[in-house]
Amino acid sequence: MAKPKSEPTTPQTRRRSLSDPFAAILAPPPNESQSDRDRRLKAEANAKKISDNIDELLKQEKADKKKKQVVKVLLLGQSESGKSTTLKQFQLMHTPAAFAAERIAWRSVIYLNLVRSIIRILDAVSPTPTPEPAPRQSISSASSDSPDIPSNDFSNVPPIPQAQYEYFKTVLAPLFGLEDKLIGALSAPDEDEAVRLGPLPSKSSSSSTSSLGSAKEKNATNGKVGGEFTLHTTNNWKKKAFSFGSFRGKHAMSNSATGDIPTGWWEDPEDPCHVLGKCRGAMLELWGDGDVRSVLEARRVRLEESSGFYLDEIDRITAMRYVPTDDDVLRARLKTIGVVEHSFLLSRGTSRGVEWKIYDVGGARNQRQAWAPYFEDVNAIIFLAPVSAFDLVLAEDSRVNRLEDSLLLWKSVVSNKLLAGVNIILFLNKCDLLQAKLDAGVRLNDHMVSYGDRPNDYDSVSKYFRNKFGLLHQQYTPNKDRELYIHFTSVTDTKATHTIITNVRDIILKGNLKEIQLI
Ligand SMILES: Nc1nc2c(ncn2[C@@H]2O[C@H](COP(=O)(O)OP(=O)(O)OP(=O)(O)O)[C@@H](O)[C@H]2O)c(=O)[nH]1
Ligand SMILES: [Mg+2]
Repeated sequence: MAKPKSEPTTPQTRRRSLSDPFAAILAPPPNESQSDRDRRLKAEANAKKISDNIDELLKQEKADKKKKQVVKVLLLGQSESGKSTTLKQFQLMHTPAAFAAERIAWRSVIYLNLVRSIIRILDAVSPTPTPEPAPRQSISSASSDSPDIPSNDFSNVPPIPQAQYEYFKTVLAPLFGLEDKLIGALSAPDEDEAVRLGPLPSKSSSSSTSSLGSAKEKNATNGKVGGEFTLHTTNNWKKKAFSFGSFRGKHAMSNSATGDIPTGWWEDPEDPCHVLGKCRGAMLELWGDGDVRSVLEARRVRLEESSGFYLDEIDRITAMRYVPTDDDVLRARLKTIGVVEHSFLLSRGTSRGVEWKIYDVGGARNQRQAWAPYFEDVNAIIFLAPVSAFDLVLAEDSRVNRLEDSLLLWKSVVSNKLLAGVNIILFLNKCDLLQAKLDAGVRLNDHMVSYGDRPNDYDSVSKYFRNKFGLLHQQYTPNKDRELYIHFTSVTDTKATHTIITNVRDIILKGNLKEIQLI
């Protein structure tokens, strides 16, 4: 600001101000009267006030923009609850071109799921099967002093005849080599365990009272039998998963702009489609074999219910030119390690739209310590509880019933003070499997004594679960005004899930974001 006339000036300051063109222009006229000076100072003060206001508004707008245009949704729930499948449904709905372009990359995962199912059958019907963990008889609480529960005792169930077993083992032997090859294709040598085997379902691993996992469980060992393939946070595996042998590195992905799917992989002798084609007949024979099915049933190995089940589609999937359908991709199983982010822009009428960020986390106990940092600025949580799992135990700790783990996890999420202002949407998931299980005569009461003698049908059981989860929320939420939204879901069902996602989107926008005037 220019100096008032009356202020004393040294020759030095005068010299400096005269050498500055701005100062020269802004300098008061040499003969300025007192009233002119007052008027000028008032005008300058007003101008400064206006300029400061504009600066403040710009700052506010920038901060608002940042806050307003991103909606963050966290998918939570135990391992195999359906989080990644829900994320795939969001992708299929909002970025269908990208989803279609990636379908071909899932071919290797689907092959691996199928090959592992065959290997699991061979193991289960063998004279020396790996015992399956027995379902826990009743749900109490997952405490460190839970008694060890025995594995299903296979010794009193005879295996299939030795000759038959040897025959299947011989004709299906190439699948063991293929399994290794597929793991190699999905793993990246330059990355640290991009895809690897998960922990063995352990009978002796430490049990934690915290459903959010313990540090000890972080160091779970990797193993092969019964282990699972895991997906790291990077998506690089998708680029590598398509091609083998001479095709390695070529045509890695479809062209998402044109929708063109790469072709010609069947000309590569290294491609897995050839081994699969050769073993197709034997795979069909194994899965269709009456003796095999009886032993599986007697040994309580229910593959139909397990993740990545493609045994009813062997013919289609082992065809040389097989390209996964959307439905195949939704059913493919790859365990998540770390946190995977997916973002998309949701347009709202003529406005620019809102950016959504969906975070998919690993749900196994040794993954849960990675969740907390995401609680800080999340707008909504979709919690998935697989209600069909009432008779199953955790892969990472066979002393803990899966439904019990879900209830404990739910309790710790709804009672979390950091999440008090966050919308929570509960997906009681895998309802299709729940219905099939109840129809097959599996009784909830055998695993959850508190169910008493209520009818063992889908309506009664689902209502019971809804009340159970609802009550825990009511009891433990630090925010009594929070409304809980509960959906019965089968997230592999695209049509139904897209309707639910639309509904959930509206809930999140209308409810949670009303405060920041998004709508
Ligand atoms: N039948 C049926 N299968 C489902 C449903 N939801 C998920 N699945 C399948 O269950 C398996 C596990 O689902 P994911 O989405 O990978 O589970 P997740 O919660 O991401 O598991 P982690 O990554 O280990 O935390 C996949 O093969 C899915 O296709 C469902 O509602 N019904
Ligand atoms: Mg996952």
